[in-house]
Amino acid sequence: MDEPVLLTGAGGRVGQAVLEGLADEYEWKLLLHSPPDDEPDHEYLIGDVTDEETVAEAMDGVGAVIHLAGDPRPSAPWPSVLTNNIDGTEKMYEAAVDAGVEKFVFASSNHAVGAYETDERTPEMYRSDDDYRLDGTEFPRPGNHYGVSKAAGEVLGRYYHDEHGISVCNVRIGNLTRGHPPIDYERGQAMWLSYPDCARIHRCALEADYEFEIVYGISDNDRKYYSLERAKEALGYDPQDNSAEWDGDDHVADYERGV
Ligand SMILES: NC(=O)C1=CN([C@@H]2O[C@H](COP(=O)(O)OP(=O)(O)OC[C@H]3O[C@@H](n4cnc5c(N)ncnc54)[C@H](O)[C@@H]3O)[C@@H](O)[C@H]2O)C=CC1
Ligand SMILES: O=C1O[C@H](COP(=O)(O)O)[C@@H](O)[C@H](O)[C@H]1O
Repeated sequence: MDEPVLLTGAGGRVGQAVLEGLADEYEWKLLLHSPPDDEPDHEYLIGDVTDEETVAEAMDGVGAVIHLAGDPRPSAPWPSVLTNNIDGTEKMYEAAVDAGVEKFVFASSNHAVGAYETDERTPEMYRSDDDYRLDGTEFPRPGNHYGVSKAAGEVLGRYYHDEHGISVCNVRIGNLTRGHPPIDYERGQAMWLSYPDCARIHRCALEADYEFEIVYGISDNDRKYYSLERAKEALGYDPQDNSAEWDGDDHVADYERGV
């Protein structure tokens, strides 16, 4: 990627994971929602993804976009996801095709398919000896308004790809936590995405050639109910972490003591 990459939501958790891993590999243009405490190491602008002028300025001259900005709360109320997630994503796509951007990577979510986790399937599906898998070809099945907004973002990508030819990669991100997987949370361990693997999958999404993709963004956990096959095949994703390596309190305690 020779041209700059626009990163929205750059001040958030996923944005930090991406920048920690890939800061030196690309020329970045960051979109921040509010002024940063410390001066960023990269070009940046401040604004809202629902503001057309901001978004047009942000898109100018970039080759690819990683669109993370939005309300990430599974409990987010409809007015917030309608504005920040759905309208914001539509504005981003519109500006991207206007500016001739080639590639759009969208932060979708496990919550776009959360309702597959039925009472009959859980908690067994969170365990390593269970072979139930979602692979990205299934119909979205959200369990909350936030998940609806992420499914809508994926469908917006389908439309902008089909009508305007922009390459689209929807990454259904699992549960990103720094350092170690969530503790005492089987579901979170099954969909853990480590910070380094988060950077890896976004690097792959920037580098690979594709038309329209839906992939799962998790580490290579022994426990899993999301298939990694499509991310490996279409993007060349090669995750290096596994929540099973953290089984047992000792590892987590060691990590937290800095051992
Ligand atoms: N952290 C996780 O485990 C997961 C995150 N995601 C998605 O990844 C993306 C990033 O999530 P996180 O980094 O965890 O959230 P975060 O809350 O840490 O970061 C989101 C950033 O977007 C900015 N933002 C929100 N609304 C905006 C708007 N209207 N205009 C401009 N900026 C806006 C916020 O100020 C914040 O800096 C979100 O779209 C979220 O839905 C998806 C699945 C899992
Ligand atoms: O999409 C998201 O998913 C993760 C994991 O979901 P959770 O229901 O297990 O918390 C969540 O932590 C994150 O905030 C959200 O954006």
